[in-house]
Amino acid sequence: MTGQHIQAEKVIVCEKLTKRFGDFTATDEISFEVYKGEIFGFLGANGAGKTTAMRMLCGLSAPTSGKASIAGYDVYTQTEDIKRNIGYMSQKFSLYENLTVLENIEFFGGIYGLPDEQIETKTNELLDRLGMKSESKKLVASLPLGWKQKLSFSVAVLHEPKIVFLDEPTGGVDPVTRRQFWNLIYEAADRGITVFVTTHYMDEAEYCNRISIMVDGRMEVLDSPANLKSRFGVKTMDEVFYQLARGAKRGD
Ligand SMILES: Nc1ncnc2c1ncn2[C@@H]1O[C@H](COP(=O)(O)OP(=O)(O)OP(=O)(O)O)[C@@H](O)[C@H]1O
Repeated sequence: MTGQHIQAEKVIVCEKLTKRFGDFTATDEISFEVYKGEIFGFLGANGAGKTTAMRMLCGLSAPTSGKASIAGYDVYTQTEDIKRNIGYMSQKFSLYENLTVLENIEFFGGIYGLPDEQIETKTNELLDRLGMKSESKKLVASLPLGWKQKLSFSVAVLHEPKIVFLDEPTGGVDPVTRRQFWNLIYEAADRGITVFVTTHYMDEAEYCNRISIMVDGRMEVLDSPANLKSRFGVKTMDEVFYQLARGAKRGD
């Protein structure tokens, strides 16, 4: 990853962002910045606090303390503006299985407030890009998982959001299919969309411009994969992750 397309504009700025549930601190004073067009990997073992942090960044859950601005909007007071400027995809929530490919695209285009003629143009572009023209009238339920994931990502960026949040987007598919999915991510980043992605796959971590690793609610490291490997004196991100995560108290 060269990162040549990354621009100086900051689209996520977090300062000591914290979420407590009673006396348990799920996300503990995390501070970081993410740039326009950057692919930012958000890693951590189970229970490290990733989902909690991501929900705050998407304007879905109010922080206990700290600051964050997303696409220039405040996470306490401007959550509706945040939602309009982001895309979101997760393994759990994505497409309607009982609608066709076309119906799903039209549905989400409508939700994002795109005018009909724009939905039509975007739909054609999208089906072309994915090589799915002949599948457009098939039910999503009948598609292979890898295709569903690619379609789901394309729908999440249909409205050209400033940032797209991906929560373990490629679970359950093989490395070749994951690589194809990542080509779509690169194209989106080249268009200036910032990609904020959580993953448990270390091959995917290598594809990010920078990655952070959360341990027990705190952001322990944040750097490029190459710098992290060199700092830890190891050859793979797997080893970096293992060295950090083995000290964790939370998790399965
Ligand atoms: N609503 C809640 N009330 C109490 N504790 C919570 C709540 N939500 C999350 N937690 C706790 O906060 C910690 C962090 O959870 P979170 O889901 O953010 O982790 P994660 O890094 O996303 O893990 P995973 O990879 O398993 O999704 C966990 O110990 C979890 O049990």
